[in-house]
Amino acid sequence: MTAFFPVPADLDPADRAAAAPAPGQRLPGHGRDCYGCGPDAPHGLHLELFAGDGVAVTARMRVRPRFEGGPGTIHGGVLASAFDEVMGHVPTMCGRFCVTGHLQVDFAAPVPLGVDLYLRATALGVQRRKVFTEAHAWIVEPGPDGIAVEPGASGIPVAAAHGLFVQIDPASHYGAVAAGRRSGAQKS
Ligand SMILES: CCCCCCCCCCCCCCCC(=O)SCCNC(=O)CCNC(=O)[C@H](O)C(C)(C)COP(=O)(O)OP(=O)(O)OC[C@H]1O[C@@H](n2cnc3c(N)ncnc32)[C@H](O)[C@@H]1OP(=O)(O)O
Repeated sequence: MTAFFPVPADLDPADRAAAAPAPGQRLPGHGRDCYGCGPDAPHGLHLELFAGDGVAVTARMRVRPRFEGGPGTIHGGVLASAFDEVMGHVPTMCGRFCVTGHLQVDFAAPVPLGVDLYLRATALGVQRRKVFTEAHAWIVEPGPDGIAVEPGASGIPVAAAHGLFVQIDPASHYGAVAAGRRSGAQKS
């Protein structure tokens, strides 16, 4: 899979925050109505997110019929949203809250409806407020006993992504959005 994503040569390492959840621990998500991770979003992805080792984050996702793009296959934008969500949680493992500045996806193979996807995202490094991330997605294959096994990093990924996430102060960032709405500056 070829990717064209400029990564600065002088990145600082992304350090795991002392308070980061232990590897394997389910992450709570950040909003019940979030399109990516919210359990109450009726049309959402319903991603299940877990802390990985280091600053990694993993996720499971069922490719539901409503995610169709081409006949019988996932819509590319849906997969991009899943990558956005799982990579967006990586900065939290470093104790930072970020929004997406840049998102890039490479699609390597069609993903049929009905399968489960396993995603893994990690940080390439940080530079000032910027967190550079990469992620891969694999189809979860049934094991010999019929129980699904997570492919980890061993199988061939069906897609890969890179992201640039920019650290923000949630109160001022979302406060400014809300203030704009109240003044009528951002109607529909
Ligand atoms: C409520 C609390 C809950 C907490 C619970 C925690 C759980 C948390 C999980 C979240 C998981 C969410 C997963 C979905 C995440 C979304 O989908 S977020 C939604 C989509 N993104 C947005 O809406 C962001 C919209 N954009 C913006 O608000 C602003 O452009 C930004 C990104 C904040 C940057 O603006 P700014 O703060 O003025 O910063 P700026 O000085 O322009 O840029 C800072 C640096 O980033 C660089 N940069 C900025 N944009 C770019 C770009 N596109 N390309 C390259 N470089 C860029 C700049 O060059 C600069 O670099 P340096 O000068 O340091 O070298």
